[in-house]
Amino acid sequence: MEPAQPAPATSNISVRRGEPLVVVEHVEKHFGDLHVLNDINTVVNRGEVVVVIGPSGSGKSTLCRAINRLETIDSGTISIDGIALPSEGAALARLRADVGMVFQSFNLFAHKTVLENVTLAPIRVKKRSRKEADAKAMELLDRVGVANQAKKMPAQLSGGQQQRVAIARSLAMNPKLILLDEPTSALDPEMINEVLDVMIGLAKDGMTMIVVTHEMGFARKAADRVLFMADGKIVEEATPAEFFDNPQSDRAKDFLSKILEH
Ligand SMILES: Nc1ncnc2c1ncn2[C@@H]1O[C@H](COP(=O)(O)OP(=O)(O)OP(=O)(O)O)[C@@H](O)[C@H]1O
Repeated sequence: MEPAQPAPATSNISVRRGEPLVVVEHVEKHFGDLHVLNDINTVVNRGEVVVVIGPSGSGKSTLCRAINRLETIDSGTISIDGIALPSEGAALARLRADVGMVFQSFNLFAHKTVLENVTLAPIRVKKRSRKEADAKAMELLDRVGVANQAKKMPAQLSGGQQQRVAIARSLAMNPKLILLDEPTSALDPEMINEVLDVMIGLAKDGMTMIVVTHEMGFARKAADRVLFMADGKIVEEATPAEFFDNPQSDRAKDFLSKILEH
């Protein structure tokens, strides 16, 4: 267990895990007249699970995508492991290798087998031998519970299985961080839990994760911290217990009451 450390200046949360891994400072982003990210400041520490929640259109996905430069920012800085995000070239490729990404839609390569989906990037980018990449991929597929599907094509798998393959693929490059953007929202209800269980397992193993999700049960169970966004701002940043049991802002109270109605 890491000793408690003082909170970084940009966060009002005491640090329970390792040192800062992702530092977001004064980030601004517009789409035309729309102010999508408005002075975003936060720190994600190594080994932390940060869940980003908030109403539709509040900027959650844009923040997630900005962190691995799938989206550019207008101003401010984002650094990962002490290095300010590069915007192009080999430095960007290295960043992408350090940051795994799991999207809402599974995005597996349809004409590659499950195994090939997981080995493709390590072979191409990290120049791993096929034997080494296969062994690592089988270990990861086993970890997410789909090793017996390795030779199949993605279309032969259920949505939940495909999303677990996507998680294995995101881990194959030994990332420092994984970003999961609504990883269960395209799934049938009975498959949601199997993916959440894999994510809870990763959290227990100490994987640093930023998760955009509407799954409040996951946030309560697995998050070290909740970021509540509304209108492009981080309105609250709190532990799950603080946020769910004692939300401070009217926006958060309103959001939670609507969610709990369902
Ligand atoms: N490429 C784009 N061009 C123009 N507007 C965009 C673009 N991407 C997102 N937006 C707009 O920016 C706002 C924030 O979008 P974002 O996807 O970050 O929200 P979100 O909080 O993730 O929403 P949801 O929960 O519905 O996925 C929305 O109003 C959206 O329509």
